[in-house]
Amino acid sequence: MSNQNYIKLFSPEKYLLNAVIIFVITTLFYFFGASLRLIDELSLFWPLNAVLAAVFVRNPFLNRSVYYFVCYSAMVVYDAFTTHWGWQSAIINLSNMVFIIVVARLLLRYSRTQDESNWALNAFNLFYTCLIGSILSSLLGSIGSTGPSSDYRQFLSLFTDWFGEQFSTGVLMMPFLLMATWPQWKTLPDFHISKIYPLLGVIVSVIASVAIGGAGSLAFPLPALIWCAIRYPLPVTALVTLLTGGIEIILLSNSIIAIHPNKPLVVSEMFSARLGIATMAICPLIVSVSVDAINRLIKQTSLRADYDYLTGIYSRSGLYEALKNKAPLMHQPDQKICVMLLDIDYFKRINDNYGHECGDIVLAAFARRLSQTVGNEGLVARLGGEEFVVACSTRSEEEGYAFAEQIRKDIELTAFRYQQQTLFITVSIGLAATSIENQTLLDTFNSQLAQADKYLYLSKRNGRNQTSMASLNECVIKV
Ligand SMILES: Nc1nc2c(ncn2[C@@H]2O[C@H](COP(=O)(O)OP(=O)(O)OP(=O)(O)O)[C@@H](O)[C@H]2O)c(=O)[nH]1
Repeated sequence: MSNQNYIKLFSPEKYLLNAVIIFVITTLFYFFGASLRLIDELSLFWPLNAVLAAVFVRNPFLNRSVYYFVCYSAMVVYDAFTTHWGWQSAIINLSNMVFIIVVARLLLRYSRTQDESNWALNAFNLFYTCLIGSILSSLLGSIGSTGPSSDYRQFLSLFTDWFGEQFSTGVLMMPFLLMATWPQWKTLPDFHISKIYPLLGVIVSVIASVAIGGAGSLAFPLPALIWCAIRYPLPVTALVTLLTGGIEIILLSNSIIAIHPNKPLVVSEMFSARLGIATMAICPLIVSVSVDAINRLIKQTSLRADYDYLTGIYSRSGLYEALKNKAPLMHQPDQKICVMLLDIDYFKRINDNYGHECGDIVLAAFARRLSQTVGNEGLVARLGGEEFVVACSTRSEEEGYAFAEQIRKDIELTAFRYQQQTLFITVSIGLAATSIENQTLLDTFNSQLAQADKYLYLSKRNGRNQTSMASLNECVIKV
């Protein structure tokens, strides 16, 4: 739960404030739920339990008996003031608590076994958690409402009604409540008309459900919702799914979506339709969670491929990508592409004398120093082992040579630290520079890299700690 955009109301140290906020939220949503009961169309929803379960999941430190008790007390106090207090009220509110605690505890237990990015997101898990929470809560609630001596049919009708309400509200609301973040206005992608097509698809399919009717019409929005899951971020998909499911339930209960033309729904059909809508709502979420996971994986994999793990600078493939992006900048007619191949001298001795860990630290520090020296003048990558490359554009070979020498001297004078030791290293450089003619930047880079390799060999052969390149008359410039 490290995401900084999450809405934070609670804090592990502020016990009293937490208790007050829980009391206020419970009272507000109890009032809200009771007010919905007065409007026929909205009486099918009881959002309190899903909201509180989400509060407890998002703030695991709140999962203590004392906060559960505050929550329960708020419900009972509300009842005492607005209706009447009695054992029925005590049991019905207890059934609300059963849903809240079971769902929160199960989701938290599951999230502990998952990596953080996946916490409570597994839509299947949410589905089964809401199912278990709704069954237990509805059982207790129905027994509490009818009493032990009531007739079986009355109990069953109350149970299905209660269960349908808890389950559909839970499955529709919980994903959004668990995922909601403050929008990051600054980082929102640019708007393009094509982005609203999936949403339009949902609206059109709900209209089609009303126009065509019949049992199948409940599933009409599914393809458009899955389209939303592919195009929109997870919280937006969760919100669109919640609104679509909620609207479908309202339209259905008012026979605006007519399963049987000219015949209102009987209770059992309403129960089945609500379950159907909740089941449908979970599908786009499964897709959305999968798309999210795939995108993370692609990002992670490309990060791994494009950056060298040890030094954090570009790998060879990262350098190629960066060169592709830089092509327009480097492709200037009066500029030359300059490629320097750098190889640390006698690096094996560092490993042999101070250990492999020291070798790693020196490689990372060397890469940092090299990147600092090159700055915005070029691109730096590790090709492997103790071999690095710098690609830059210069006006002439001489300018490239001067730059390579500046790097070489800077490394020679840099003190590298390992534990209490100070180490000095030198580097040999092979350099090649040419103007881009009829080749692509990547082809030019590759041909110059092969040239630079030859001159690196020359630098090594001639005693190391020097830069070699082809001068105009193909002789070796030696320092
Ligand atoms: N610590 C560490 N060592 C590495 C890494 N990659 C390669 N090496 C070591 O780098 C050393 C390279 O040795 P050589 O190729 O013989 O070259 P050198 O000792 O630098 O000598 P010259 O290049 O000829 O000056 C080997 O000992 C490799 O094990 C790495 O990631 N970490």
